[in-house]
Amino acid sequence: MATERTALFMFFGGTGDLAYRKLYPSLFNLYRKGSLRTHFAVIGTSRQTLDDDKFRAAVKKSLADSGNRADSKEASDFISHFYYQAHDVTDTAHYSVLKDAAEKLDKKYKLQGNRIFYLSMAPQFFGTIAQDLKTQGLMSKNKDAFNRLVIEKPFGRDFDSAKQLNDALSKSFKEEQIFRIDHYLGKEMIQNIEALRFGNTLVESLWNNRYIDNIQVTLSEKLGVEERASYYDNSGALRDMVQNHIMQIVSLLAMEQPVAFTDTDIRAEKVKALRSLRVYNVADAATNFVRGQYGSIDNQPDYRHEDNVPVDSTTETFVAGKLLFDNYRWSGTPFYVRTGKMLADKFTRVDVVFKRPLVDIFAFPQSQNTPLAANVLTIFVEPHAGFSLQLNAKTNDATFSTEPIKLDYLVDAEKSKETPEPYERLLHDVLKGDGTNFSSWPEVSYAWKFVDQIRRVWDLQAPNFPNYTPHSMGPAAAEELIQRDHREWVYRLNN
Ligand SMILES: NC(=O)C1=CN([C@@H]2O[C@H](COP(=O)(O)OP(=O)(O)OC[C@H]3O[C@@H](n4cnc5c(N)ncnc54)[C@H](OP(=O)(O)O)[C@@H]3O)[C@@H](O)[C@H]2O)C=CC1
Ligand SMILES: O=C1O[C@H](COP(=O)(O)O)[C@@H](O)[C@H](O)[C@H]1O
Repeated sequence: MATERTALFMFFGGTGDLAYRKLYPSLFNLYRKGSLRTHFAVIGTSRQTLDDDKFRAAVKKSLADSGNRADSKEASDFISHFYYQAHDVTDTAHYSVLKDAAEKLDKKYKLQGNRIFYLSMAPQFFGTIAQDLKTQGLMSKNKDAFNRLVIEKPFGRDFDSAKQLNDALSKSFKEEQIFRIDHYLGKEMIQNIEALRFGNTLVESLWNNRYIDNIQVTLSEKLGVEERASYYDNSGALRDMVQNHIMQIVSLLAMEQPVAFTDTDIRAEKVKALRSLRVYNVADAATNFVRGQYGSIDNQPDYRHEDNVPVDSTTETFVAGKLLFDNYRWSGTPFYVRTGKMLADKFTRVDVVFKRPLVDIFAFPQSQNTPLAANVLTIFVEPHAGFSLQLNAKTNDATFSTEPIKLDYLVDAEKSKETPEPYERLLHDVLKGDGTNFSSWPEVSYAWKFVDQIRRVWDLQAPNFPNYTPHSMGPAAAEELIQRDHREWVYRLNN
């Protein structure tokens, strides 16, 4: 059984899609595993008029929809800890009602004053909620208690707005009290990057520009924008996926070994890595990043004809780019990244491509041998979790030909079922006060400074959209980007 944690959760946006689809089922998993038991309570808020019973019925449905047995005794015990309070976050005077409710539940469940404020709503409200939590006395005064603020994405839409938001939050919460969610950091195989690198001499001793030719990060999505077009069209793939998830993955791949496995040490190394990421000038941004927008296929509309998307939208649904680090470890080894909607398949993977041997002794004149293939270490993040290492070996015959072979490790399906969902892990980390898998402000700010430069260049020129076919791997420009460097994407259609 896990250690029981004690806290009051207050969910702003408590009737929203994210809360019902991810947050409450994740809390239930923590309850089933014992991290939450007796000493916890949940207040859900939104402007809707609901009573506790109606809210509990909605939570029950959210558990059922996520595959739980919602009519079990365990589920109903869990749900009995849920309370609802209608509240408009812009109504400062009304926070006193939330304060009274929190104090009552604190006594009832002996919560020791521990409070987690989860802002699961539109980001324009984050600053004002944080301010009102403090000025209206919702933060616990008990000196042994914790007050933690969990912030959903997006954290700003450029460096300036992110800084403004951060300045607003910092007036009420210290950096160590702020947990900026990046759900990719809650994924099993993203967390495994550190184990793979720092737990294996074989890997870490080769993890540099002497042995690695290039690293490729692909976050590919099969679906289009679905119901989130009004958010997405204002954001685009660069802000939606690159600034946060891709930059976080790249910083874990690029960072130096932390002094210790603590949030402070890990974040310090990620920040150092991001500091050495080259921020492009106009010409380099234009050359090293390409964008795309999906066209139509069969009866499927193109992006511009999706619901809630303007017919002249120039929002990119695909990005590919090359990142360069100016530091001793990575100078000369590019990181290629790509992400997009409506691509061939749904998957996330990292391909680490090693340099070929300097001399190919098997390419003697009489040999029919094809040149030695590069060794490739692939980290499969999703849908399957695992690693694969491509090596060269002799063919099993009388000749001396070589062929690439693979050593594969795939987490088996039964074990995968036990893997906690990202939000479950992240909520657990918040309960423990462990900030390792959250984005710190310096990380966010360096990521924005990099991304802003690309955006600035793109905003100067109207793109020629649509430019890729649905179910492909993006526009031709993404191929050209890497072929120009005499390289190719490891994952290509039909390989
Ligand atoms: N949904 C998802 O899959 C993901 C969401 N996110 C992020 O999570 C956050 C929430 O997203 P999502 O759940 O989809 O959003 P929804 O639009 O589904 O929910 C928004 C919630 O905020 C409440 N709300 C809106 N205005 C107010 C107000 N003035 N006062 C009080 N409550 C208000 C709404 O209730 P009401 O209108 O009744 O007041 C509702 O509960 C966003 O930051 C989003 O970017 C991040 C990743 C994925
Ligand atoms: O943050 C986001 O991520 C999802 C993709 O997440 P995944 O865990 O399903 O890979 C993406 O669809 C969405 O646009 C973005 O906001």
